[in-house]
Amino acid sequence: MIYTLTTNPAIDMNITSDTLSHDHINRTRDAVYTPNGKGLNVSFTLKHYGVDSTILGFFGGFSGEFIVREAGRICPVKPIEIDGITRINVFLSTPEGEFVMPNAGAPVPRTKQEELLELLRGLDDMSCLIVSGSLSPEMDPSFYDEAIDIVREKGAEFVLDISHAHLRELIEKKPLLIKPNDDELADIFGEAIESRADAVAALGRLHERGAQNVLLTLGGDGAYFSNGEHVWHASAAEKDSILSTACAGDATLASFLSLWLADRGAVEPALTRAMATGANVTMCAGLGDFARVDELAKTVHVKQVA
Ligand SMILES: O=P(O)(O)OC[C@@]1(O)O[C@H](CO)[C@@H](O)[C@@H]1O
Repeated sequence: MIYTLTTNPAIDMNITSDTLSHDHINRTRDAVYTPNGKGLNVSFTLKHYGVDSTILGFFGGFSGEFIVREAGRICPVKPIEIDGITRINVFLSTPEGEFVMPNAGAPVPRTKQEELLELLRGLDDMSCLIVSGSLSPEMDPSFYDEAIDIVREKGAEFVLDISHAHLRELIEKKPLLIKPNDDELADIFGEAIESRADAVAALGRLHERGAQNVLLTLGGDGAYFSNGEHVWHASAAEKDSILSTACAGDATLASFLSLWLADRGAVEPALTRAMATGANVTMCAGLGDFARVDELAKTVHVKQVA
């Protein structure tokens, strides 16, 4: 069984406004409330492509209850309940662009962290743990080490999609795959990507540090995938609109994994699906319904570049 771990889940509230000014009442419309958090988005997208996974994370208060109930209609959830209130993150679309306002989230005390680690120890069917998103307040980044060490002891694989600087150390534990974007690559590893040569060289250095595979996403410039032997580039899909970029990275990762986890040679179809799915998600509030993925996939070009 694949498990996703979201240490800091959220209800995402997508809203639209024609104005944003501190001198006025900024009326908003088209509110869409969805149960989210990066790992949950991965689980939902995997499910869309017929791959089962179970959701793990910390949930509290009315918002936590809402997420567990709604997510449970799609995937199994094994929640650790906390006392605080799971955050609500705001994604505001305006004519000038999108305002992304994630909240810090509910604190997760050490006793609850230990409960989750104990839950992980008891999961005998784990083939892969996908760890996504930020840490809740009160969580030390060493929690990632503890969780990953349990997964490795089980002989299972793990995927990391985190923007914490501790990724620099965690990469030495040999993740099956990491999915940085260009900003994370610059902030965490000091790698600036201005050209294809930069990308290929940076990917090589990530392998030297320990990553087995890397999916590097570059927004409008597409993505690179490297397996340590070869590097592929995929162009971004040609979409006609962008509503919100929220959840697109998670959907890109999950749709890639939905093919590649079971067939590590299926890089080209996995990248095509990933680019098309990510693009479709940017056209919707939240993950949307993936309705235009097939059409968008026809505009993606994948080629081996090294
Ligand atoms: O604070 P984090 O965990 O980094 O990001 C949380 C979040 O912004 O990421 C998802 C989109 O990727 C949203 O569903 C969610 O609200």
